[in-house]
Amino acid sequence: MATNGSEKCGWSASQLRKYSFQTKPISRMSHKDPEADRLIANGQPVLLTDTKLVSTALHWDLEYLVGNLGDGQFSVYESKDQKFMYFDEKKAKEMKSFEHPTRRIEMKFKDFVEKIKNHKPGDKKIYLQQTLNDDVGKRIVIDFLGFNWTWVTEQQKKNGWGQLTSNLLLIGQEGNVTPVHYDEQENFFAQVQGYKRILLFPPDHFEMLYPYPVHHPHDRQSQVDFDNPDLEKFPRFKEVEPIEAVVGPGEVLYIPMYWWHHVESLQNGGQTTSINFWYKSAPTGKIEYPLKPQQKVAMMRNIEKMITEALNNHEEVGPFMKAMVLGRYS
Ligand SMILES: O=C(O)CCC(=O)C(=O)O
Ligand SMILES: [Fe+2]
Repeated sequence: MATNGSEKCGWSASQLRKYSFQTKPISRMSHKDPEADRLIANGQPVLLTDTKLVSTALHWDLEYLVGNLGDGQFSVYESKDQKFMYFDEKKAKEMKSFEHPTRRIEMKFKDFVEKIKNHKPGDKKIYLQQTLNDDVGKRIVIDFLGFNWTWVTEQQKKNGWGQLTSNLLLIGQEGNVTPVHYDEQENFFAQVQGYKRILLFPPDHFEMLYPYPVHHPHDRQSQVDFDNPDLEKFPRFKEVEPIEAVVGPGEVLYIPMYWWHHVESLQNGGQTTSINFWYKSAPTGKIEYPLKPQQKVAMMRNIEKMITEALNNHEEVGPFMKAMVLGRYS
């Protein structure tokens, strides 16, 4: 860490949380490097230093956003600790025993900024996560139209991706953590202000990261708590081999679909702002063998959903799958 030149790039290793595993760096390069296109085409992560994807948003500090984001409602999550684990609200309603790790509050942007400004140690942490929509003010629209749509749309076309589904605006407090999970969309993750550390694990880490059942509100999230991993319950967590990078203003990380990611706003680094670009995946082409790990994850999800639906009782799913496998395929 001491040799990565971080002194020059606005952060230091002491701002990173400590975990039980070692990491390797994510490839970092110019978007003009032919290797970058090759990595994206192969569904491999890459950190791009100079796309100018959101260069017209780099001045989006809180003051500017208060003046220009408009009068609409924004989704703000509140957490008792620093973790913001995602949960599916529909699945949460169906599970009586579910304990909500965070609370979603709808508020005006100016009230969010007030909360950040008046935040005292010991207060609940907050994280704004709101899809950009057309309620925003004129200047934001102009900034948005100035994004590097040429480059990003070319990537979408070259890789056969489907439509852009959304741009999520994330404004977090220093130290906030989004625990490890995977998404079912392709993602160009653009850093706007502040620094985030992102840990990535390939799709074949399914067996090392122990995702919750698909019917669970925490579907797609790992059950393993990085701060306190239960190695008796999750022994293969010891085998994880993550890669990591710290992304700063103007940088873009390609997070391929089904890649696990953990995101932390650096400690004592001030608030962070990011905008992601979520794209539907390319349609499944001709199936070639051997299947890729991400295709197997997609298959497992579908089969698990079918079994869960057919049994019509979550409690029967585990015993049913055990009966199918134990002593026969094991
Ligand atoms: O920035 C974060 O905290 C989480 C972002 C994320 O998970 C995503 O863009 O898919
Ligand atoms: Fe994500």
